[in-house]
Amino acid sequence: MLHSNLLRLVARGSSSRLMSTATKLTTVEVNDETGIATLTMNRPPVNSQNVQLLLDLQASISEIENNKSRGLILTSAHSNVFSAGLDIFEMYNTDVERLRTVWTELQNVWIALYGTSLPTAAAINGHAPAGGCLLATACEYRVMRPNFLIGLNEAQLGIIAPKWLMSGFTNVLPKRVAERALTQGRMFTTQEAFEAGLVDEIASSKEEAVEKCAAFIGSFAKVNPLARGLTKLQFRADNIKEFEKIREKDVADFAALASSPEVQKVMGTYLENLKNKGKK
Ligand SMILES: CCCCCCCCCC/C=C/CC(=O)SCCNC(=O)CCNC(=O)[C@H](O)C(C)(C)COP(=O)(O)OP(=O)(O)OC[C@H]1O[C@@H](n2cnc3c(N)ncnc32)[C@H](O)[C@@H]1OP(=O)(O)O
Repeated sequence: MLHSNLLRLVARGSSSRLMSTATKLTTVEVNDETGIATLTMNRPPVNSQNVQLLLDLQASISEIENNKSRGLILTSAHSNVFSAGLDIFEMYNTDVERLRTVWTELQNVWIALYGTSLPTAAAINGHAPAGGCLLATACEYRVMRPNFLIGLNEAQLGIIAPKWLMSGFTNVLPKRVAERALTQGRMFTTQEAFEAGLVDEIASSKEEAVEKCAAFIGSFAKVNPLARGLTKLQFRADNIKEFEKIREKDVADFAALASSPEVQKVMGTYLENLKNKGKK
C-alpha cells in the first residue's frame, strides 16, 4: 500500500517519477533523464502562502536536496497565478502566536530556497506579487509567461518589507532600479520585468518555461557541483549572515506590526476589495 513517507511512484510513463511526500500542497517530480526535480505549488486558487503551504515547501526542498536531484525548478499548478504571496486571510483577526508562526515559516522557506547549493530556477507561469516574487527571486534564474505581473508591492500596501525579503530582488536588479521599484511598490509586467532583468527569459507556455529552466540548470552539467554550490553560497553569504543576525527580532517586529489595529484594518479593507473584485 502506498504510504505518504518516501515511496517513489512512477507518475507519467517512465521518464519522470513523482516523489511521494508527506505533503499535500506541493508535489515533487524528478525527470529520470535530466535528474532535475520540479517542485509544484498546488494550493487553489492562487497558491496563497498559509503555514501548511510554507511547511510543505520546506519539506519538498529538503526532499529534493536529499534525493540527489541535479537541480530544482519551482512552479505552480495553476494556470494564471504562480503565488499570490502570504495568505492574508490567515493573518487577519488572528492571535500573535499564529502571526509569529506565519512569519517564522516564511523565513524558513526563504532561507531553504535562497541558501540551497543546488541550482534553482522559477518557471513563473502566472502572477507573482509579494511573497510570490520573494520565492521567484530566491531562485537563481527566472522564466515567465507573458502578460502577468511580478514585484514586491509592500509599499503600495503601506508595509515595509524587511531587508532579507528584498535581498533576492536587490541581487538581480541594478540598485537604482530596485530602490525605485521598492519605494513605489511597483508591479512589473512580464515584458518590463524582462527588460529590467528581473526575469531572464519569457516563455509562451508553462512547458516551455520549465524547459528553459531545465536548460539553465543543464548549463552546469560540466561544472563541479561542490565548486558551483560553494561559489553560489559565497555570493549569498552576506545576505544570509545579516538575516541570521536579525531573524528572531524580525519575527517579533512582524508580529507586532501585523497585529496592530492599523495594519489589521488595512488587511480587512484589502480582503474586502479582493472579495468584491471576484463579484464584479
Ligand atoms: C494587505 C496587508 C498585508 C499586511 C501584511 C502585514 C505585514 C507584511 C510584511 C510584508 C510582507 C508581505 C508578504 C506578502 O506576501 S503579503 C500578500 C500580498 N499579496 C497580494 O497583494 C496579492 C493579492 N492578490 C492579487 O493581487 C490577485 O488575487 C492575483 C494574485 C493577481 C490573482 O488575481 P486573480 O484575478 O486571478 O484572482 P482573484 O484576485 O479573483 O483571487 C482569487 C481568490 O483568491 C483570493 N486571494 C487572492 N490573493 C490572496 C492572498 N494573498 N491571500 C488570501 N487570499 C487571496 C481572493 O480573495 C479570491 O478569493 P475568492 O474567490 O474567495 O473571492
